[in-house]
Amino acid sequence: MPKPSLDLTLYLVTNSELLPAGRTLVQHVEEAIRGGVTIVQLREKTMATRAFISLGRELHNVTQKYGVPLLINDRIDVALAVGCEGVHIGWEDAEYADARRLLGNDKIIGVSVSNNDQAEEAAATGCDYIGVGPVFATSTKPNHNPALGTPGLRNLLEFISTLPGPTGNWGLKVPSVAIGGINLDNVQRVMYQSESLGRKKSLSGVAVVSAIIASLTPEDVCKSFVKLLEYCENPVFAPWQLQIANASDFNDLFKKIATKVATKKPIVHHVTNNVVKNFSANVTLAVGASPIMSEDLSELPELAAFNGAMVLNMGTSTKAQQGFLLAAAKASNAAGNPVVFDPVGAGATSLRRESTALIVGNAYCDIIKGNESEIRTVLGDDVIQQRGVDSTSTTDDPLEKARLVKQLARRERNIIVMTGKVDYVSDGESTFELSDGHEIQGGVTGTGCSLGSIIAAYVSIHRECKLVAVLAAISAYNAAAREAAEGVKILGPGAWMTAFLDRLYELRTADKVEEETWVRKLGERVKLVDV
Ligand SMILES: Cc1ncc(COP(=O)(O)OP(=O)(O)O)c(N)n1
Ligand SMILES: Cc1nc(C(=O)O)sc1CCOP(=O)(O)O
Repeated sequence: MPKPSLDLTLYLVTNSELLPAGRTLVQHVEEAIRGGVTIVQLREKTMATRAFISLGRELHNVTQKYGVPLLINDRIDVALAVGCEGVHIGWEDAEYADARRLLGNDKIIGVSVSNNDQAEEAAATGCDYIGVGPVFATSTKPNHNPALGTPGLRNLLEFISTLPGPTGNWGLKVPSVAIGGINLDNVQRVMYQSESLGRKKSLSGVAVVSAIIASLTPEDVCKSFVKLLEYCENPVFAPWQLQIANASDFNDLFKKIATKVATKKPIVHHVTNNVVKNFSANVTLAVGASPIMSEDLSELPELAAFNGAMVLNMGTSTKAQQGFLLAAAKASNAAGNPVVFDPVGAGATSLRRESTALIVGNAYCDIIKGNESEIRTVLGDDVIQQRGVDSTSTTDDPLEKARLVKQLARRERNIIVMTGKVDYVSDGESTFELSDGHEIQGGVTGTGCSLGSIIAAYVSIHRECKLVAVLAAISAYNAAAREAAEGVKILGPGAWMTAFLDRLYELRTADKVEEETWVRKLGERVKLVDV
């Protein structure tokens, strides 16, 4: 019999002690499989051998019905008795060579990896897959190894990718699943932030215990996991070159996104500062999206269920709001909605530095948008002491600015937008310079913040390449700003503001955009920077 095919996308690891009262493990696992679980591991640390085998057989009847492989944790004897598809072993269990000899070549054997040493030993075995973790601390496994965090996970995966193993490229190819503390609101962060640049090595999926086993609705939870994991297949690094096949497509694609926003009317939930609420709502409406402002914890899940996007702007937030900002980001993460984080004044005070670190360290921000000081602060540049919310620019060197955004995007595995006279945008691989706005924008409060609104609207309807959506949003915004400035008789901020909203409104209508040329070709207003 050939080895069963291995799909690690959503790997359910059991622990019947965590089941809600009145539910059986077999019933629970069956519902989880209906929700999209692709592989099951029976992990019962305290069950007597006879009961373990009996439960394994019962569970195997169910997993076989759905064509999903069943593995047994630690116990080769139980796997042999059940006749299931394989085992998962750690470093206190049977040695890989013994497990392979006893089980034969047709069975799946997975091995745990928590650090580089274990990775090297796992590589020497040439095992079928590896479980890498714990990503986060978890009470499901007492005395677990130190949590890796997403940067540690990424480093470990990068190291694994270099290990030749028995096949010469084992490390690059071996399917890898992350485990430990993974739930709906952090799964996308785990997937995105663990990915090596250029997608050289990505996770094959996630292994989950408590978020599924302790749930009252395992089928729904698994469906949500599957949806979020599908979003991750549109990687941060989706090649924009594929979307913009030639120069003339560039403009067409941007226009298509603008008209799609107006057709789909995505909800943009703003948690934003008091100064710009009104202007941001008007900008959002002008581009055809639907703004909502809410700062109540109880509304977060319902608003996230609209599948729009979130603008998280730290402008006038307080210490008391810190928890809410994080909860808002996490609610969006759990629904797979893009988050645009604007760390306004991040370098101005310790409260803002703390809030920034809290959000960036504990949630996934698809886009971080800020001026140079803010971007430097997110990067961890202690030298920056921002005065108010204005940028204390420390460099006039465009290449240095481009390098900054690229560096942060590479670290966060997201899109970074650095605003200024010239805007810089990077996904960590490609970096762009956009110099097509108008200087009067700097004289109207809220123009920086409401750029976040249009970015959120565009990204929410063009998730297949967030970088292109961001470039399109900035180009539309700047086109409207420029044309409004050119069109008004007396160029003052008041007249410009009205004309600007009108231009944004016009740009969203199909017949109007047909006449416009925002960016004729790459290199004209949107330039690729070689850094
Ligand atoms: C998919 C997956 N990865 C890692 C583990 C941990 O296994 P192990 O190191 O054997 O620890 P215990 O599970 O036995 O506590 C796993 N079970 N599954
Ligand atoms: C079984 C297991 N192994 C881990 C490892 O790091 O090897 S962490 C873990 C428990 C994962 O449970 P939860 O999804 O409830 O956090």
